[in-house]
Amino acid sequence: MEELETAISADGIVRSFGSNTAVDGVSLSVARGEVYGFLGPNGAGKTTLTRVLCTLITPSAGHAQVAGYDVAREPDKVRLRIGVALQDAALDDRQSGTEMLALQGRFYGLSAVATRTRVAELTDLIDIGDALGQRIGTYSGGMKRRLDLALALVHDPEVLFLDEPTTGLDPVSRARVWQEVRRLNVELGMTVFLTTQYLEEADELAGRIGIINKGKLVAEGTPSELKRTIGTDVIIVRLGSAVNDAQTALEKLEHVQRIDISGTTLTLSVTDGPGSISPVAVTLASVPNADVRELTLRQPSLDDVFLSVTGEHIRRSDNSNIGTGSTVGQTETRTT
Ligand SMILES: Nc1ncnc2c1ncn2[C@@H]1O[C@H](COP(=O)(O)OP(=O)(O)OP(=O)(O)O)[C@@H](O)[C@H]1O
Repeated sequence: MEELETAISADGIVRSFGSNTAVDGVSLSVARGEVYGFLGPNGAGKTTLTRVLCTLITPSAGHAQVAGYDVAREPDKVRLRIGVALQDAALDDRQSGTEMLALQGRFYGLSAVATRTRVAELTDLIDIGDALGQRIGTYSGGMKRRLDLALALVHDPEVLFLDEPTTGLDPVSRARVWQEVRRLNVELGMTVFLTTQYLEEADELAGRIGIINKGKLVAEGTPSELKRTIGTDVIIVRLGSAVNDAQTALEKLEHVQRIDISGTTLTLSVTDGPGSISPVAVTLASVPNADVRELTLRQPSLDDVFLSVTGEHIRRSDNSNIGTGSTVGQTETRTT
C-alpha cells in the first residue's frame, strides 16, 4: 500500500450533545510522524474530538480520516491502526498488568508468542518492571497510566491518541510519560495526537499545536510560530488601580501592538521590548494613581497566545502549571 503522508485529517467536524455543540466545525491535518498538541481549557471539546477521531462516537457533521480510513464509514479499519489512551483508563483492578496486555494482544489478533515478545519490549519501554505481574489494584496512578499507554501500544499502532496523559500525575511520572512520548515519536516514527490543558506539555512535546476554545480551533502552528504572532516581546504591567487610564496612555506608544487585560494586569505585546520598557515606565509615571507594582519584560509564552486568541488565560493553579489542573480566568482584550 502507498505510504500515506497524512495520518489524521478532519474536515468541518461538528459533534453536539443535545443543544450543546462540543466541537463546532473543526478542520485540521496531522502529517505522519508528527506530534500534534491539541490545547484547550476544561470543556473546550478536546476529548470529544479525540473520541470522534478514535471512532468511539460518530460526528454530527463533517468527515475525518485516520490512517487512511474514514472514521464513520470504516471504523474497524481505523481501530486496527490506532492506539488510544484516554483520561479514564478502563483497567480491571483484579487482573495483573501481564494478563491485561495478553488479553489486548489476543484482541488485536496477535499470536501468544508475538504478544509475549511485544510485552517484553513494552516492559522495557514503559518501565513498569516487576509490578507487571501484580494485580492492577495495587498500582499507583502513574503506573496505571503507563500500563494504559502500554496497552495502547501492544499492536504497534500507526497513530497514537493520548487524552491528557499527565493530568493528575506527580512530576516524576509526568517526566516519564513525556520521555516515552518523545521516544515513540523519534525512535519509532509514531504519529501522536495529544490533548492537553498544560501549556508546558504542548510546548515540550508538540511539533505543532492547535488551540481549541468553545469547540472551535482558534489558532494553529508550531510553538514558535504561535509565539511570534504575539510580537517580539511581552511587557507585563501589574497595577494597583487606574487600569483603564494606563491602557489609554500605553496604547499610544509606538511599539505597543496590543494590550490584553486580566484583572489589574496588562500584557503588552511589543515589537521592541528593550526599547519599549523605558517609554512604558515613563508613561505609567504620568498616569495618576496607577500604583505600578510590577513591570517585567519577557519572551512571549503560549499563555500569551492563548490570551490573545481566546481573551482568557490558561492560568496556573500551582507553580509548575501542572498537577492540580488549571483554571480559566476572564479577561478583557483590546487591540491597539
Ligand atoms: N457524553 C456527553 N454528554 C453530554 N455532554 C457532553 C458529553 N461529553 C462532553 N460533553 C460536553 O461537551 C463539552 C466539551 O467537553 P469535552 O470533554 O470534549 O472537553 P475537554 O476539552 O476534553 O475538557 P476536559 O479538559 O475537561 O476533559 C462540554 O461542555 C461537556 O460538558
